[in-house]
Amino acid sequence: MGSKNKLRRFKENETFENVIQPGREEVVSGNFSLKGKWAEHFGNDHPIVLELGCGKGEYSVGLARKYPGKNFIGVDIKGARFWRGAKTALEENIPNVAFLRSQIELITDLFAEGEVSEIWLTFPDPQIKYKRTKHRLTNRKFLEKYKQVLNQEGCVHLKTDSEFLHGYTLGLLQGLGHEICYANHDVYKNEGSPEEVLGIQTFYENQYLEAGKAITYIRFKVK
Ligand SMILES: C[S@@+](CC[C@H](N)C(=O)[O-])C[C@H]1O[C@@H](n2cnc3c(N)ncnc32)[C@H](O)[C@@H]1O
Repeated sequence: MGSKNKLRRFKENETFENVIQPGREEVVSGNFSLKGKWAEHFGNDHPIVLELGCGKGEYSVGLARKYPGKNFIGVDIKGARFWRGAKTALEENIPNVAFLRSQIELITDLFAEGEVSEIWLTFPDPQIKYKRTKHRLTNRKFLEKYKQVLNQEGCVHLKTDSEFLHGYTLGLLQGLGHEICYANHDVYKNEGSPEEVLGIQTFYENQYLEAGKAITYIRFKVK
């Protein structure tokens, strides 16, 4: 995408009521006004579901259409990407989805303890190199953070084309004694995947499907 187009999207994001872009200082200093008050933003106390690393926001928008009784928040640092999802939601008048521009690392400064019901991780970069382990969204540190913001029954969904990330995550969950609720290493081939796994495809997923790659899925609870 050209820089002109990006700038146009950044400008439009500032005018979108479903886009929230807090300053880093505001967040890390513990002064983010929506932490613990997301119900006020949506005007109801429906369950809150996050999509971390939402890219263009296909999952957040797709799930919001499907589940009007839940509120969805796509989180990504790249505003020019989630502009797409925000624009679609406004055009279609979908009130139960928002986009938050922030680092996922700051999740415990963005959401209060137990404020979140579900977390979707959709095609995160597997960060295979050893040096990149700290950026892997299912590493031990991230799991701890997810545990803090999730409520008692809260669960995490991981959908990925990466056999590496699928295996790494399963191994880590087993080793740490977390609860694996469901796992499938080829969701379109092996029966039993939930509708919300089969019915929504992201930008990256479509590229992997075209290349004939298997798509994997795990649903788990962090104990
Ligand atoms: C591989 S893309 C996947 C996008 C989308 N979920 C999809 O399936 O098309 C990963 C996305 O996660 C975002 N991301 C990765 N690490 C992040 C972090 N630590 N904080 C915020 N966003 C992050 C990137 O900006 C990128 O948009």
